[in-house]
Amino acid sequence: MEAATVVAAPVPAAAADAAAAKALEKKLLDLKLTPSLPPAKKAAAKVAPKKKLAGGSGGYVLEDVPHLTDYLPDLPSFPNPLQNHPAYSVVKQYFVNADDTVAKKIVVHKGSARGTHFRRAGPRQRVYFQPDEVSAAIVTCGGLCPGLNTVIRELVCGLHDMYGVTSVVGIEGGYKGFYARNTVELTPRSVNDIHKRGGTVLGTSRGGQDTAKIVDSIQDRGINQVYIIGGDGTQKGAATIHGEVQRRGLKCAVVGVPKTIDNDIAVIDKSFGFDTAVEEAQRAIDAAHVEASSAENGVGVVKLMGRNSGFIAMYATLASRDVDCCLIPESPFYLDGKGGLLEFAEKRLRDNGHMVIVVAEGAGQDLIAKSMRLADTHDASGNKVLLDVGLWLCAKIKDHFKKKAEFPITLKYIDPTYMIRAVPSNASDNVYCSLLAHSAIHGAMAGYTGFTVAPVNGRHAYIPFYRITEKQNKVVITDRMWARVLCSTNQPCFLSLEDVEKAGQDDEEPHLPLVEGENSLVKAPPLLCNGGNGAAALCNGAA
Ligand SMILES: Nc1ncnc2c1ncn2[C@@H]1O[C@H](COP(=O)(O)OP(=O)(O)OP(=O)(O)O)[C@@H](O)[C@H]1O
Ligand SMILES: O=P(O)(O)OC[C@H]1O[C@](O)(CO)[C@@H](O)[C@@H]1O
Ligand SMILES: [Mg+2]
Repeated sequence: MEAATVVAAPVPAAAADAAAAKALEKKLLDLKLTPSLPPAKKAAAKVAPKKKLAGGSGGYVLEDVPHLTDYLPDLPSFPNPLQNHPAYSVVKQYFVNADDTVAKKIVVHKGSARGTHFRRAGPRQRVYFQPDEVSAAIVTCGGLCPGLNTVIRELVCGLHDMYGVTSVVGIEGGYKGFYARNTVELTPRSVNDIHKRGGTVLGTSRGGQDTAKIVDSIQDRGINQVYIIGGDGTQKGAATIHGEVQRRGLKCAVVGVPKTIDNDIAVIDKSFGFDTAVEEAQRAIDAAHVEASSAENGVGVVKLMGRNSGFIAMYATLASRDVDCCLIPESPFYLDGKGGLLEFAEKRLRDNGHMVIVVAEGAGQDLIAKSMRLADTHDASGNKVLLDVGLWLCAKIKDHFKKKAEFPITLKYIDPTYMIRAVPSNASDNVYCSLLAHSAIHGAMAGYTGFTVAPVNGRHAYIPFYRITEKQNKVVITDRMWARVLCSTNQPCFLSLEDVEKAGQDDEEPHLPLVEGENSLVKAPPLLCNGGNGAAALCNGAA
């Protein structure tokens, strides 16, 4: 029997028995594989990820991903069946070069080091799984996101059509489904038109990430490729699963596919579903604008998703051009006094007769907490449950204008929260999801594991989990993109110079010394802030 098949076989229930455990250990040792611990000792130990770094000339660094042969050195490899595939065999240079890598930083200077690179995604000449040996599982975790079904479909169809894999199951209801639910068989036929539907046909959940039980289930079911689709929390979970799979010496590739409408995953260009969510958000902003502009002193308030990162609000604002003020978690704001939101609202209404405010759900949380004195609560995954900034803001605006009898306003609040993520993916997200799924499959078939697949500077790459999970992607308010928003809305920037400096500390880009007299933060006139809190800054670099 082939070693690969044996590794994935379930551990007998009687393995607790010392004799059975010894026999099992001997059998696996004969196959030169690390034995599983008997169930009684099978707690998932937290292992710090080992970084695989390789240097090159000119300051080149490859941050590589783990490979099954790192801990199973004798695994056999096989020619990639794609080379005989009628659709792919004619493609020149279909296989990526073994040394191809993707640069993390694309803008470089004459003298700068080449910097960090990731392994390029794509099909390899040799694979470490025979098609009939593969037993793949797919799971979706965290919140909904347009495109989940497309990724599921393309994983199933890609495995089948490109590599002839016929055994693929779905894990229902997120991570806890590994040990609390039965699996569902997935075939190209059963997933044929799921990409036209929103949500995930597998179901999803938060919480329930019990690594030991999940890996027991993987082992017991003989799964040797796990595709885990989810956001930052999910990728952290995937990293611990991979750590445990490796600790037990299982021939099982653990692959992460990053999803989130919030676009809060670090390193990658953009997460799937984000484009679709922004497009949907436009509809709400359009409606708010129509309502506001049809009333006397009409105010439209739209609350959009974005827990810690305001990308949806920022891009929807930029795309719409109908927004007068965009509030995001990364940029603190204040209501009262000079340069505050209420003063600005009054001025905008006097000037234009209407206004639209877009607020990301994570914005202003400190302000609300201060005014309400509420204790923090968390969801099952440990994410902080947000206070409703939309309702709070509407109440504050209404209160403010109630005190001004001569200034009646008509306020309409639109909260499309779940509507922007429950829709099917748009055309560009659909194509993106297909490519992600294919890149994920090629990586697993080639024996890579412990990685998230995603585009970096336009090229798909395999990124080690630790890189994805070490920090969240956030709007950098000292970057040009946020300045573009401020310039397009002409809203106050609300920030003090201290805030700007603090925000700049997270910025990866070094701040260049300014040429004297040009774009100087201190010397430039306040472009949009009405002098709010003395902040003069942000639009100055917006060219
Ligand atoms: N630090 C962690 N370690 C292990 N598992 C985690 C961790 N954080 C979250 N998880 C698990 O990952 C799953 C999804 O996490 P979460 O609910 O935070 O959503 P997410 O993947 O971040 O997606 P999104 O935030 O976009 O909805 C949950 O089952 C959760 O238990
Ligand atoms: O689905 P839940 O638990 O209501 O979570 C909502 C959160 O999920 C997200 O949509 C991310 O997936 C956030 O934008 C939002 O804060
Ligand atoms: Mg998350």
